[in-house]
Amino acid sequence: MAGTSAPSASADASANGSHAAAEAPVGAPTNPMATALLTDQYQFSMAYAYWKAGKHADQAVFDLYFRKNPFGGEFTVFAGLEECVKFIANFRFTEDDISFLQSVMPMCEGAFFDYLREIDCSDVEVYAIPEGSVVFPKVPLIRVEGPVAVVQLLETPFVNLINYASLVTTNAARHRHVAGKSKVLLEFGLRRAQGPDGAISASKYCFMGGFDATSNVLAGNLFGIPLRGTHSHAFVSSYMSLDDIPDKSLKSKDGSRCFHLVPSSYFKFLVGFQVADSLCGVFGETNQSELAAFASYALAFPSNFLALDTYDVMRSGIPNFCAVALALHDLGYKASGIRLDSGDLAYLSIEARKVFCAIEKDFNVPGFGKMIITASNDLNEETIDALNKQGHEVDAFGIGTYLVTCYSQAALGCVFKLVEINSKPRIKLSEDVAKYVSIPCKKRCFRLYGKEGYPLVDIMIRESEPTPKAGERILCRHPFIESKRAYVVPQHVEELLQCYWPGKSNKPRAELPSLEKIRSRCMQQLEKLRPDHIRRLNPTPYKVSVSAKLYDFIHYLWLNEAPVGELQ
Ligand SMILES: Nc1ncnc2c1ncn2[C@@H]1O[C@H](COP(=O)(O)OP(=O)(O)OP(=O)(O)O)[C@@H](O)[C@H]1O
Ligand SMILES: O=P(O)(O)OC[C@H]1O[C@H](OP(=O)(O)OP(=O)(O)O)[C@H](O)[C@@H]1O
Ligand SMILES: O=C(O)c1cccnc1
Ligand SMILES: [Mg+2]
Repeated sequence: MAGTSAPSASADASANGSHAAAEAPVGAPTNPMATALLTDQYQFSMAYAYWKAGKHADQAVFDLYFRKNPFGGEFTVFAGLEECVKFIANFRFTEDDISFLQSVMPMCEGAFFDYLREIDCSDVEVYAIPEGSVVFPKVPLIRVEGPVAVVQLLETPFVNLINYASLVTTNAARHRHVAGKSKVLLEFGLRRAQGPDGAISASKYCFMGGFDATSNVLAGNLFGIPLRGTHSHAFVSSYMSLDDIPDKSLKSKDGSRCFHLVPSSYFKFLVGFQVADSLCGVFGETNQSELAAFASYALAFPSNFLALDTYDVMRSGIPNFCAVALALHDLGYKASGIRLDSGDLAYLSIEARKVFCAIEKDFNVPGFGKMIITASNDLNEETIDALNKQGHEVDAFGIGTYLVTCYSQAALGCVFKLVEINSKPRIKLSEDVAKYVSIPCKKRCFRLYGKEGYPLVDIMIRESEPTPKAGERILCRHPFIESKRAYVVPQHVEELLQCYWPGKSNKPRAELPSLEKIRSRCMQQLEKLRPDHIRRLNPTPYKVSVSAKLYDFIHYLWLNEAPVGELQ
């Protein structure tokens, strides 16, 4: 390592073998706090001990994986890879970092800090499953190879960058699944997320998981995510009456006329609702301050008018909205819709739709019945599922707290385990076999597809084994349970781990796709999955297996490492 210069954000390609020069440079992590000091102290303690023992350059292989799918489901979406690659592309210690480390580790010899000054990730290789892929427990999402002291320092930031990203992407994908493809999903979580980084990550990864847009303006700027929003109750309640709007003039959409939208422009419609055939008796008096707020919003956004119910949805919000929408219609504008933010969203959306359809008919306004109904208010997978079961007329869901805080599961529980050192496979044992025994060896991982095009099973094999081939029968074994095994003749075989950081090897670096492309990958992968793996109630577990050779080796190593007890 000594003598290699640390890669910088823009010039990292030079540290990256001959292919890298032709490849796009990797930028900096989104969060400037993602630096080499963003790790647990024990990583430095271990690095020092490795260094003292002269072991720091031993070649280690670590796997990053998780043990259990989140949210009671049977799938996970892998996210956060791009940030990991950016992290290692920029990994090095500044003089300030070194001074700080010296101050908190005064017991360490000075030469250790000279060693830290020199290190970067030019000797590290990173293999990973493409971001946005559907993934399963135990299969390595990322394999990191390199000098043990350096790779150990990467453990904490890598797990940090993958854990929440994958959790919230999966949460978003689950919300998309329950809402259905045709609904618009808006992420409204900024105010409730775990700080600025939680919010920015949530916006990015909810989009990746299938949301259509965010209310988070910075996320729109950073990632190009479409921005969407309505208005708040405060906006509505800040108006007292139509007198609050000094200039009520509005040009018709074609620019030919200019109108003053005075109270009578609205009242004629409000009175009209009372006598209209299909609305007879539905509406009485409405809240005038709400009417003023809606009118003001319409004057500001005549082509994008929408209204938030604030006082009483059916008695006030809907008639006020319709009166303003019809006044706009007289001037050639088409209103957008309403947001329901309280009460029974199934009932209210159905009632609102009835009114819109009745107005379309009675007032002869084509398209009025298709007004967009957005719903919000503490929504989550369960409430959307309940709304679906009851029947509703909601077109778009605005979801905040439950989505971005991953309310029903706090963490994914990713781990980073040593599987090989100096070409010697290593295993971590545990009392709880299926959960905690790690799968040793540097492995290759494949997804085997069946006749119907669905993935059947993921299989891990030893590096030295032949690649599984389409049409060739292969024995897939449960890693720990002897009796669970099956022959598979795959129709198609997909290698999962690709090289994202080749270190000093000459391997080409896999591209880091755009957020849009990753999002498409995620949606396509979920569509390709057998529906029983993604259903909400009692989903079928997807099979994760090892080859017969790897099975034998795991069990040989297990017996070798587990001490034999003595009973007395
Ligand atoms: N039809 C429905 N089925 C199941 N859950 C619903 C339905 N409609 C709304 N919900 C959910 O029920 C909860 C209602 O919240 P809450 O009891 O606070 O009422 P609210 O309408 O917000 O009242 P308020 O406006 O007085 O604060 C929300 O989480 C909302 O998403
Ligand atoms: O999924 P959610 O967390 O509900 O996110 C969206 C909510 O955030 C806003 O209101 P806020 O909660 O700030 O105030 P309110 O509930 O008093 O309207 C908005 O009106 C939604 O209700
Ligand atoms: O634009 C909205 O309607 C919005 C944004 C954030 C939170 N709640 C609602
Ligand atoms: Mg709320």
